[in-house]
Amino acid sequence: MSKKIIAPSLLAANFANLQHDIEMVNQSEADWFHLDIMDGVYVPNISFGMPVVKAIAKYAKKILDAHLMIVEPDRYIQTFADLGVNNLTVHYEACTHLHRTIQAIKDAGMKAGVALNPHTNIDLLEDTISDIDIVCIMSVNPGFGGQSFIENTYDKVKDLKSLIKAKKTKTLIEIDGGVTSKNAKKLVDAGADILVAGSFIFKSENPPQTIIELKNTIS
Ligand SMILES: O=C(CO)[C@H](O)[C@H](O)COP(=O)(O)O
Repeated sequence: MSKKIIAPSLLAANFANLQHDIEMVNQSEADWFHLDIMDGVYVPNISFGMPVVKAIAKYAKKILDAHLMIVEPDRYIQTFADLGVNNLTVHYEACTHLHRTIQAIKDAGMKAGVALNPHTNIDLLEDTISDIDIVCIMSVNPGFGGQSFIENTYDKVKDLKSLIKAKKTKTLIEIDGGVTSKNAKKLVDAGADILVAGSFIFKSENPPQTIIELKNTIS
């Protein structure tokens, strides 16, 4: 089985002492940092913008996996590349010319990700899957951390895995929203490669230990 990736979402971190939480993740068994960028237009919440991403990039020592929950993501691709982001995920529903956006992300030197809302069918990626490095399946409606996991996600992961196999691509499957040690194994068994977890990690008493617990659950 290929290595599975744990990506703590800093959305649930303590922003009053963000450097502490970044260092904690640096020293933990986590693989990536997941950054949820929300604009208050595409989703009904505003998270953080460029100055915070810049500060995170200064201290973070792992892959920066940025998830743009914003309209017109093309406008900011180069900015995120310049800030040191490694993976840039845009929403399928926010892109008018998805193929062009994917190419622009790759041209800027980043891995290209596409996120799908719970109502968006996997089949819509049939013509672009070969170009996509990461598909992020939203297992909650985007906009807020701490929501309940949508059970239909398992079927979507299986459908996506079938499409990836049929097209013979190396696309990774990422799950974002409501991930805990209760659903992690079932997600990985369905085909997930990357698990994003915010509340489950940062709201726990011992986040580094919770990350280990999550890893043990899926290994
Ligand atoms: O960004 C999100 C929704 O838009 C995610 O829910 C967030 O990244 C993960 O948080 P949690 O694990 O608390 O659901």
